[in-house]
Amino acid sequence: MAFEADLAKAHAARSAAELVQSGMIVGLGSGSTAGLLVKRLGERVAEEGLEFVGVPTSVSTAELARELNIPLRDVDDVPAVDLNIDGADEVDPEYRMIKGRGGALLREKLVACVASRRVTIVSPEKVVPRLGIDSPVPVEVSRLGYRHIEQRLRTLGARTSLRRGPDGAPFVTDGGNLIIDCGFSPLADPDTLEAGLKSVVGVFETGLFLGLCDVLVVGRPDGAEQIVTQARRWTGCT
Ligand SMILES: O=C[C@H](O)[C@H](O)[C@H](O)COP(=O)(O)O
Repeated sequence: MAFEADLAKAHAARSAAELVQSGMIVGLGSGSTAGLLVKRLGERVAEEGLEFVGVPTSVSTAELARELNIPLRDVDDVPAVDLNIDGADEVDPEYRMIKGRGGALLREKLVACVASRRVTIVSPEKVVPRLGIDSPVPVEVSRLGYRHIEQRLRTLGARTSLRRGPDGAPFVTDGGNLIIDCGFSPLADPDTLEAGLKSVVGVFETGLFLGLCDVLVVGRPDGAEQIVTQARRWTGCT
């Protein structure tokens, strides 16, 4: 099963990598599926002389891309991003997503928002009838005041859990912040929830990615399907 999911991720990554053309500025997502994408793009650089600039969404993605000789820029050093390719934890029938299991949500959302075209790459089990049944919504918060922020998130109906690393210490994001995972059962209205979470002082970003999927690439053990979503675009980015 794990082998099949890995193969599906690899097919999704490979299919999306073909969308990258020389001259583009490309947002490079984070996580295991995005890692496979970066590796495939590294192969294209080495084998075909593909020339593009990557905008990494995490320290780990930047390290991998550098090893593969992919030139990088920070998001503030590019005028815009032509194409953003990233993974997701869950995608619903309206192409709304939960992201951030790896803790990279803030930078991922920033880069997705400045991209002209956003591509999501997933294995099939990530496509769910409804968001939040299996995955909590990660919320990136200030270290200062995080206990009070957590209380406020509970008043919004969240079952909260401060994310910790393998050593038991609080997990710290690339941006130096904390993550509070927020379980909702059910997650009834993602748009209203997003507005509620963002209204809490000290919340920097949430893992709800709404209107940020223009193309969904679903990998399978034997190939991949690209779906042009025509999803409503998120007004916060346009
Ligand atoms: O912070 C992590 C990102 O949002 C990832 O893109 C997401 O968690 C999916 O990761 P993976 O491809 O490893 O399942």
